[in-house]
Amino acid sequence: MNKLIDIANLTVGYENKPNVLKDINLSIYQDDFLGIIGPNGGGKTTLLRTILGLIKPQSGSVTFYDKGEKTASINIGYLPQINRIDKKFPISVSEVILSGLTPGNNIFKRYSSADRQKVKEVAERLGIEELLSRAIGDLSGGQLQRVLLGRAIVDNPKLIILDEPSTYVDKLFETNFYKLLGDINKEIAIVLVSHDVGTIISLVKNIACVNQGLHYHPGTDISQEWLLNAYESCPIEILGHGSLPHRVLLEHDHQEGGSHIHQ
Ligand SMILES: Nc1ncnc2c1ncn2[C@@H]1O[C@H](COP(=O)(O)OP(=O)(O)OP(=O)(O)O)[C@@H](O)[C@H]1O
Repeated sequence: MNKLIDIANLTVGYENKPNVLKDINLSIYQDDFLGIIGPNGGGKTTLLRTILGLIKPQSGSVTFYDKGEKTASINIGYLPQINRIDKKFPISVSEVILSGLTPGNNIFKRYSSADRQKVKEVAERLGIEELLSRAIGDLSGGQLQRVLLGRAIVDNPKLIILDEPSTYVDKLFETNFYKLLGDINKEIAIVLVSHDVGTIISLVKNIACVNQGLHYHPGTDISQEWLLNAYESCPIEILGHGSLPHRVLLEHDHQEGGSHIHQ
């Protein structure tokens, strides 16, 4: 299995909050579908932002690979938490998807007809071609989710990172959305952050639990021992039980999910 990203002895924090992540190690593979779970404030978003190069680590390294060779960076698509999008911003669906294309060296570059063709193809693949001329403010949560997924994949990334994609999306849409992810994962590695361990287990190939440290579990055949262990160092919130394998159902609090606001 070819590695895409290798994280070694990584410690990351903020000026007023050091060691949000402490000495973590993680590999992400070319065909990976990695689920990241963990409690509020455990450092999931900090990990994603570090992988995206938005935060400089205190120590340790993030190394990228292309076809087994080290490289300075790889193309990564990012799907932010939907509640962080300003829906009042007057921009159309096609403009949002176009904005996922790297402008190259010239930030004033006009998009070409080839770019617009790419947007059309992505929209067709995601079943949102009818929406292309609509303003994002007119979309439902589920439609906006697909548009943001389109923006994340339009530039043919090697990896897409999704931060809690199911927030505010209704159940039916969520199922379709996750089907789309399965389809996209045939070509693109996916890192998916979720509070919902049930969703994670039914979808992903490998799991990491982040709570300052990182527990990695290859595969999703999770034993009670691992979960109990993870519970101790990484108290997971279980929100959805539908797809959770029977053997991992333990005693737990039934907590409701809320919105998560980041500084
Ligand atoms: N820009 C920042 N400056 C200072 N502290 C921050 C900043 N961003 C996050 N933190 C702190 O770092 C810790 C980890 O936050 P992070 O958002 O990475 O966790 P998370 O696991 O993604 O949480 P959630 O599940 O709520 O989204 C929290 O205590 C948070 O308050």
